Amino acid sequence: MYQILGVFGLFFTQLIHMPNIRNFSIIAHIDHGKSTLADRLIQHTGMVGEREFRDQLLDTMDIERERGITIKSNTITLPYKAKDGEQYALNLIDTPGHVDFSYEVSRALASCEGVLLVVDASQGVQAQTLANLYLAMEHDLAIIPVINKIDLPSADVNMVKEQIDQELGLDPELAILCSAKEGIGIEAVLDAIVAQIPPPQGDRGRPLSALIFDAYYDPYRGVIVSFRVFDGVLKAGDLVRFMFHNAVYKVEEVGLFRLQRQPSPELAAGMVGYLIAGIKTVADTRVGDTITLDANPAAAPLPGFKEVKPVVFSSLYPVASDDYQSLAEALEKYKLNDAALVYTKDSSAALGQGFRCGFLGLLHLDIVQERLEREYNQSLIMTTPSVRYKFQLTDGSEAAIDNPQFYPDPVRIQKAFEPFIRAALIIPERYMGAVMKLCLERRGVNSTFSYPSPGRIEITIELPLAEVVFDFYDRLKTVTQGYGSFDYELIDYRESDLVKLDILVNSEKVDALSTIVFKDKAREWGVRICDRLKEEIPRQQFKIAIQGAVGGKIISRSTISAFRKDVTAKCYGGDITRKRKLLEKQKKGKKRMKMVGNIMIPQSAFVAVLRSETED
Ligand SMILES: Nc1nc2c(ncn2[C@@H]2O[C@H](COP(=O)(O)OP(=O)(O)OP(=O)(O)O)[C@@H](O)[C@H]2O)c(=O)[nH]1
Repeated sequence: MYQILGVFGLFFTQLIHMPNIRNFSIIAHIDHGKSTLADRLIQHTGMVGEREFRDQLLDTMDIERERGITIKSNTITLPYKAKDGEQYALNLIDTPGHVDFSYEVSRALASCEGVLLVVDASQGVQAQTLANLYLAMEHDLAIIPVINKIDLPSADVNMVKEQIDQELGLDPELAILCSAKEGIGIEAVLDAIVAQIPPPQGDRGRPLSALIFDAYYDPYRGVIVSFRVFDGVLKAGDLVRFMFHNAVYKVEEVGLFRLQRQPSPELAAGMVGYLIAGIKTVADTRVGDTITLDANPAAAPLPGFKEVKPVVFSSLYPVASDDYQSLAEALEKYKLNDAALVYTKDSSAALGQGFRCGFLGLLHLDIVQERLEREYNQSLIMTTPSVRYKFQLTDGSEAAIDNPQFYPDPVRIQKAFEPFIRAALIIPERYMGAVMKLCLERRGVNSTFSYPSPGRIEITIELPLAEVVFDFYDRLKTVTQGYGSFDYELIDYRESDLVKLDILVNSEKVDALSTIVFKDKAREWGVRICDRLKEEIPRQQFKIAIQGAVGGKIISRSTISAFRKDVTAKCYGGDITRKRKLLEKQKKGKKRMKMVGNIMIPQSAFVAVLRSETED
């Protein structure tokens, strides 16, 4: 059971026994400091010098750095010499905190034996702390509580210890006090990883079985697969088989994740790393699949991951119809790196050919759109998002509809059902009134309350999913001044009174803007959408009427008055370069618009209609 690693220095190759490997993840509520702690661990183990260091080392995507959030989990092997004088390989898998990305977390955890559960010393245990703890427990992992941000003046270590004891059921005395920002307690964290997280189990002598937990497409090298070896050994030159599709490839390179990929002679049981095998057929690689050796295959694949259940659906269309094929290829490559995205073909009268996609939430939808545009140069239109409804029809059949285009003829609907969730909200007691008001406005029912620790209240309440996915979290943050936290699970479908709300622009129905809504809220939604569209659609040379209609009856309207937009009017004096620049800018703006009938609708309008006013 030896693992040969070229990790510890450029020319230095050292044998690492499996007992000296630790696979761990950092989990926490959003913003409690996972990425900062990961940075410190990387720095402390001498992986980067002062000069190369930058914040959020593992957040490699531009979007992650700009937004300050982790979207993708990332892996790195840290060399660490522990107090016992032994050399260890610590494989860190960094994970995202937002509820929309919990699927990434659960996949990362399947490759670990333990976690650091980070809790902010001033905010204490939050809904996502609990949700992540449960995920770690489901995977039977060792859990090390870490109280971070102890440098903050508002830090209350005793309060957090009490919460760790009462709300998490963990031993508060084992909690490590730390400030990732100031570099306090980092050594203690590393020692605890070595002492408390068990080494991986597995057998180097058995047939190879390795679990794919991530992948991405590199235009030069093909698919780069991230995996954890459970049994056996994998070397460059081996013929491997991806068990799901029975696809066989010759391995060109295996290696470890350091700040860059580092080739290694082999990867054996217990280790985490990557392989490159000139894979150009993207569909052969599936996250959750098992890799084995073609010559000596494992008897059965590893259990893999739970199916993802998308909760929000929206269609993606290329702005220019000829880009459909390019979008199809981009989606296939993109999906490699985001297993939570699901999609099928779709078409719309207004927008042409495209794809119907399922997302884990609105943030996920946002990120997919932005990554497709940035990383794959796509120019996209996204339709109004919707949840999935169910209908019992008069002929006895059932229909599950997530695309308002396919809303059944109302005379054929016997019963309609909408998805419900059970939400857990943790808030300071003083916001109770405001939060309950919000929940009741959103048709919340069956609330129960508990008091996990002094001054805090946990509300469990059932709500229609459609009332929650769009802007509930933002509203909760607003009414609790940032102190409220929230987590949810889908529970069931319940009978409801639904209607289809159509939007007409200059009397022409725009199918991509239709939504399915709760009947009693149809007018409110109609007014809201008409108002939002009025803000989003630029004035044109003629008057534009926007109307909301249910079953042919107009329930709301707004009008955009005519306007002749001559952007060069300001350029008196005849500065031709300036004039050209302005026209160029206007052209760029148009690229993000879609002609619907004779109206230009900007890309942002389709999604904007459901966002809360507070976001603007
Ligand atoms: N004062 C103080 N601030 C900290 C500490 N650790 C992290 N922060 C700050 O807290 C904020 C969030 O930190 P991140 O490391 O990005 O949090 P995260 O948990 O990785 O966030 P997500 O990846 O988006 O879930 C940043 O502004 C950090 O600078 C700490 O020990 N002390």
